[in-house]
Amino acid sequence: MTTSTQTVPAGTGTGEPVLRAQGVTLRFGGLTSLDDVSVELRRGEILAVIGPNGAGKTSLFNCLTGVYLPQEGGIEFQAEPGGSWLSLRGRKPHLVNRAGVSRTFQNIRLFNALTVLENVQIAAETRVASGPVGIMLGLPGNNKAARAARHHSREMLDFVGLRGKESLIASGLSYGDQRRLEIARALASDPKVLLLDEPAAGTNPSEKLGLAQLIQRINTELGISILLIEHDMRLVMSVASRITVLNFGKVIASGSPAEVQQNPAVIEAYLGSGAVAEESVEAEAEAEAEAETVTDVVTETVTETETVTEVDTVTDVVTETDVVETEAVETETEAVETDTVAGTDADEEGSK
Ligand SMILES: Nc1ncnc2c1ncn2[C@@H]1O[C@H](COP(=O)(O)OP(=O)(O)OP(=O)(O)O)[C@@H](O)[C@H]1O
Repeated sequence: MTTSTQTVPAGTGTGEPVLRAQGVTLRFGGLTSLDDVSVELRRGEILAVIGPNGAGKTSLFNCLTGVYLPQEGGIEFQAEPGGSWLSLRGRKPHLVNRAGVSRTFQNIRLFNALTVLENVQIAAETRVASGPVGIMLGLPGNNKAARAARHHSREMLDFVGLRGKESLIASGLSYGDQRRLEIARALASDPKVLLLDEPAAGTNPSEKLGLAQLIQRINTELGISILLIEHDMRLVMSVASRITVLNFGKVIASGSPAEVQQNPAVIEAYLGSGAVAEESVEAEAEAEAEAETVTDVVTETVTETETVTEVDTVTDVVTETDVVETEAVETETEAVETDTVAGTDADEEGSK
């Protein structure tokens, strides 16, 4: 496997940054979605970004991957240790991906009518200079590239546990397998950094466990640094080496899982969020009795949200083509009109 070199110790990182956002501020009209946010992902680590609903987590991912252009702040990526730093701010999403930063989405985005293998192959073909179109047109030298992309796609499908399901239609997969397929597709472009946006949303407990193991293997066996948004605190605590907490667009805490769990500002942010208030009295009493840490409280409150997410996600199909085109246009628009963010994807994210 081309990407199987373990370059760093499991999950802990080297201490050197690989991706950093500094002073990022993102506004939508009068709403400040991110307020002077600085986050640093260290090479080889798993960093979780948590926070109540609407805290700005997905907005941060969208800034890091070129979907949104923040009004202020810098975003930089260093592909190789000691190499030059590349500014990702204002870079189009597909160029961010080509630079080595890949992502999955909160709402699964697959080519539902294509096979499992084809879904990954399209992403793998972006590594070829002439891209999927060059391969489709049969341009010189592309047959070999197409074979290599197919081989690499199979490797990634094996890696995520989808061996034997290559020729199934993507929409026929179980929900947990669709999440795995999304991850395989994100891995197909050989990223240095992987951003996972709620990979366990809508999955059942055993699928969650499997996903936690997969995230750890991506980190340790492929040597990929991971930024993880996840509401399931058990999963977060089991895989993350550090956690950054957002609330109302601001970083309110950053540290080890143990430090963050005991941080009064974090406890306040979660206890003060609507999620807890919306729980039934019985569930709340149970949570109080059983939950000694913010972890448990959050895990309890997220269950309902995930059920809703699952329904939304299964019915809300967005093709990759739509995504790439919309995002590219959106970035261009934003580059000119820095105060206005509009477009299908923005609307979709905003209307969650
Ligand atoms: N395109 C947009 N237009 C307007 N407002 C937006 C847009 N995208 C995000 N927002 C707003 O920015 C804030 C942060 O949203 P974001 O989706 O980043 O939060 P989040 O922490 O990811 O929430 P969740 O956990 O529910 O996914 C919210 O108030 C949201 O409504």
